[in-house]
Amino acid sequence: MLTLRGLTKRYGGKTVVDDLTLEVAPGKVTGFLGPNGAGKSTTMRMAVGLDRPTSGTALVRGTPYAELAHPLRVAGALLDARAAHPRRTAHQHLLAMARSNGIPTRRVPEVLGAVGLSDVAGRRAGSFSLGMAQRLGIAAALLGDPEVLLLDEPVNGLDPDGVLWVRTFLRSLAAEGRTVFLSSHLMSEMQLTADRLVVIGRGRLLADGPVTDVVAAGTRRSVRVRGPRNGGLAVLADRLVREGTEVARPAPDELSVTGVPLERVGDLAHEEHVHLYELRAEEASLEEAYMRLTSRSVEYGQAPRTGAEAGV
Ligand SMILES: Nc1ncnc2c1ncn2[C@@H]1O[C@H](COP(=O)(O)OP(=O)(O)OP(=O)(O)O)[C@@H](O)[C@H]1O
Repeated sequence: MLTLRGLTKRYGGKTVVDDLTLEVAPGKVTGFLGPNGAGKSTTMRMAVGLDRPTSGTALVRGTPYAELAHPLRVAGALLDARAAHPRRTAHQHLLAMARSNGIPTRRVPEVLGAVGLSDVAGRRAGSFSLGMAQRLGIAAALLGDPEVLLLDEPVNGLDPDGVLWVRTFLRSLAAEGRTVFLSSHLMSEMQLTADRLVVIGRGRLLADGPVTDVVAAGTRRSVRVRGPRNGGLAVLADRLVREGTEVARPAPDELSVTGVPLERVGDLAHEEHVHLYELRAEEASLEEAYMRLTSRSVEYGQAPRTGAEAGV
């Protein structure tokens, strides 16, 4: 369990983490999402004692990380995949970490095996690809067999095989009962990997809950309507707008209607004698929810277009 209470960090006059309170529960993968500069890395660094909070606390299993007798046995972190000394072999890097943290050295081959690096254990970390470096970073985080894992952008820059491996591996660690907290920019990846989501923007908490709830809260369900190009879609769009509905026309033969049930769109089409080929509820996506949630937190973001702006 990882607990943040009123966690705040200021650099000069700038508040980069702003009164963050949340609990990251065991047995789940919790995704930590936010635009560039939102404060994700700073939050993770404070959780493992690398940055000092201006106010508030970060507790790992109820204790500040810096006060833990054997911190690596409680929480492991991957904050920078290239943190290993480039001239040390993977084996040497992990051995040094194990020795300086009172961790039995038998853990070194165990974690190298767990992340699939046994065959390259004697190679220098500096010669590793990004994917191998990420695996070594995960091995280092696992060295003390900790119950809490914090991973900052563990799939950044990985190829699809690497992404799939990290996803499967992290889910298996959560299934063992560990607390897995990972940050990423990849919303689609988060939708596949995480059980819960924490979304921040400009250091502030924007959403915290199961992935499905965050997606539902951040999206408005829309209805996709398809019909003949000159078959009265404009008439239907006019009627929908008069009813207070937001309408966009993404293609000449399509309308995207937001804020009204699918059945109502069908009834209005019938009343207006508009011929339809398709009437379909669109899936809400995390990407859309994320864009809505964070649109005010991104300095140079683009606001979503309304129906009127889309030229309907
Ligand atoms: N040591 C520091 N001194 C001053 N400002 C800092 C320092 N570290 C981070 N910041 C600022 O704090 C803000 C949050 O940065 P942080 O790296 O935590 O964000 P992030 O969400 O991890 O972003 P990204 O996704 O781009 O890595 C940024 O504006 C950054 O410039």
